[in-house]
Amino acid sequence: MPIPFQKSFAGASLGAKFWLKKATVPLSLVEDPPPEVAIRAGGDGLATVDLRIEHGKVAAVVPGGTAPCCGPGVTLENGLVWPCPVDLHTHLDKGHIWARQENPDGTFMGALGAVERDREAHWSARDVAARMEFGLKCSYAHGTAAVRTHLDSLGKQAEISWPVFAEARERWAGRITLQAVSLIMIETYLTDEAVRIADLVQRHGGVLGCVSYMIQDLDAALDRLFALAAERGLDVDFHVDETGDPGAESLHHIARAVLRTGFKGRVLCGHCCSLAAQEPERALATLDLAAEAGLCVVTLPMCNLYLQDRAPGRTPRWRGVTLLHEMRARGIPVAVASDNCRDPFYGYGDHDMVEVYREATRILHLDRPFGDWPRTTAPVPAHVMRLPDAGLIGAGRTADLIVFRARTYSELLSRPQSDRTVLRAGVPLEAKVPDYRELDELFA
Ligand SMILES: O=c1cc[nH]c(=O)[nH]1
Repeated sequence: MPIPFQKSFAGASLGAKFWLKKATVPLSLVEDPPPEVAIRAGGDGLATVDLRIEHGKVAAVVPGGTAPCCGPGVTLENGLVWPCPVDLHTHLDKGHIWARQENPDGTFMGALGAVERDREAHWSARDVAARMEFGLKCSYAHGTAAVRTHLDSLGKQAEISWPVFAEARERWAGRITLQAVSLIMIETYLTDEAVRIADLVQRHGGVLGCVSYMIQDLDAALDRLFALAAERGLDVDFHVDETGDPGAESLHHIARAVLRTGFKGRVLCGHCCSLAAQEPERALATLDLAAEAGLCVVTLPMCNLYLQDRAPGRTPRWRGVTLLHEMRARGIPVAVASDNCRDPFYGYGDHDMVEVYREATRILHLDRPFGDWPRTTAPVPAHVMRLPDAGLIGAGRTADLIVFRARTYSELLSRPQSDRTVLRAGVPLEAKVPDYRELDELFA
């Protein structure tokens, strides 16, 4: 007989074959849903299904109420089921330094200076490894299946952080799929240092990246970056125009560079905050170009809300985020991600994509209707990271799922979902978020 859903079924012995009955799914997160699975009236794209799990995979997705009445299973009582999310933009090397390095004034410039001081003083392999491990434990316990992290790759730090990352990727294989991006300044691509970085990234199977902003030789630097990436078969990932200055238009230059060079890899642009401060005509023309160039965009709403438009003693007037609705309307693939956690760029955060989606919905109005915005948390980032098995619920896919007690978006987004159950390959996960005390010895 199907067992009723308790608060959590972590630890329950479900066996190799069982049903998850009466589950609510956002249909936009189901691959090739059978035609009989119908969106519920007024349900914001939600449908009721029964999910057959066999040997760690989803074996079938059928209309709710059509699974056989008997045999092993769990009745979810309309609880939501989502695929495990994919966190496309993080900074695992910076995370959790807040206890020893706060942001003095909460601004972007304050963050840059504070991180530089901390990096110079403390970022040994041991220090980076311990904080990276802590962040990954958080991600895993919250249900994240894959993470892309930027790694500060200036000077000697590259040789410290990339090997630490490689070890973490090995250690976490089978639990979290990891990718890394080189984080340097765009002007480095005008120097010979760029070749060293590109070779390092290639050796580690990474993604070539940088922070792009308006420098004098921006187009030359971009052409060099795309040439180095193309020669090595690398994808590219930018931090773009993370400012409220309307004159910051490096996104426009990136789109032009892709069209000019014919670069064929994936190009992800993070932040793109300044678009929201530009004259609408100019901003939308840039988005047309970005769509033509095939750019993908990731927004980091929590970090943007924290850093942008901050000045002492003055109330912020804008939310810091980019033009996500206008991008989606042009067919630009858009994702949401965590960004920094408990470091000078963002003083809070727990590597929890459910929190990110909740905050993104509030900050960016990803509701009324909810539509296919849930795709920003899993299938779109999985596409950008080239992870064909991640990000969707579907027959033949690994049963990496998050099961919620919440049945509706109102219930999902009103509480932190601390009672969620994560299934990895169909098995309830026992992992818990780590205790902050684990980091105390780093700050002694
Ligand atoms: O760590 C970083 C670097 C640049 N911008 C961010 O938001 N975070």
